[in-house]
Amino acid sequence: MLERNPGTRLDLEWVSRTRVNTQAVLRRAQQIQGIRLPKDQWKAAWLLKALSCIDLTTLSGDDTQSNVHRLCLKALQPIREDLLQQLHMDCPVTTGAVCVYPSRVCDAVKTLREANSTLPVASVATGFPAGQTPLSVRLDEVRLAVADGATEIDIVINRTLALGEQWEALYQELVQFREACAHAHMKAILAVGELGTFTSVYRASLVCMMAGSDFIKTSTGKEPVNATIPVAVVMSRAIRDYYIITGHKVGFKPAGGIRTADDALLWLVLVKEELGGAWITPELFRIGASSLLADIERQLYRHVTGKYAAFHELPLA
Ligand SMILES: O=C[C@H](O)COP(=O)(O)O
Repeated sequence: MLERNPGTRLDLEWVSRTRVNTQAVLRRAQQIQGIRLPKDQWKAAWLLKALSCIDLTTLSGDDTQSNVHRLCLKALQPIREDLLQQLHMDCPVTTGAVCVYPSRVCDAVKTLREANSTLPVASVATGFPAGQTPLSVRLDEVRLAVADGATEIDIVINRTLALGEQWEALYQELVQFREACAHAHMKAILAVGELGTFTSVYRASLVCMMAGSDFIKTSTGKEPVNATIPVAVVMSRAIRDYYIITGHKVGFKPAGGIRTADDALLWLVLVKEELGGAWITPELFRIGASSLLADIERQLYRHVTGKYAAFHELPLA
């Protein structure tokens, strides 16, 4: 279990003076994108690692008890058993968590309890995705999700405050969210596609960690631009700087538009390069994704059989 980030109030004046060198970030992002992905003999192990870091997500207006039920069962058994046996996996593999809207938390908790599972239920909150509801409503939403059994809360930050460089006000809101989360882990969604510059992303990342976020997450998946490699370089550097200053490891969650097994491997490579092997674990790395799992399964099948799975060979659940 991840050690909670207690938060450390750094000098906000200092935070507002930090600057990101855009050219250096773009160069590093290009280098990372040029790194060769794991070779065939390691690929299956890396894919299973990626799978164990997925926050299997459904965030749709038409979510119901039954599709959340199916999502949870899929999270508990993401890979069919014969495939696991052929991969010589003798222990169960699950995704890192499931991620749902607050009003579906009860459904997820019920299914997982019935299955005797302690898989974490993450709930988005604080007026996801826009965050444009009054603070009291956003706080109540966090408390309700926790009361319903969510153990991870994916809050969206107030972009109005971030864009206005109101770091103190943003910090104060985040501290209140942290308190409302109580024992639950807090993941702070930056919505990087709406923050404008790498410098804003870096500063917002620091403010989130200072206020006690256990993870920083790129996006809601609803912005036109979601998780990109350059932005990930900036956020990883913020995590690394915060770790160097405070000694606390904060997790990283890219989310939005991550759909292929190769995408997932690239994210693992990035985290390993920028933060080190210690971050390659569900405690410190998650991929927020609604439709990545099918491609990972397809690639694992290909690895085992040496061919791509035909559509009819894949389980539909
Ligand atoms: O937090 C998770 C994201 O909303 C998932 O985005 P996606 O549907 O593009 O995979």
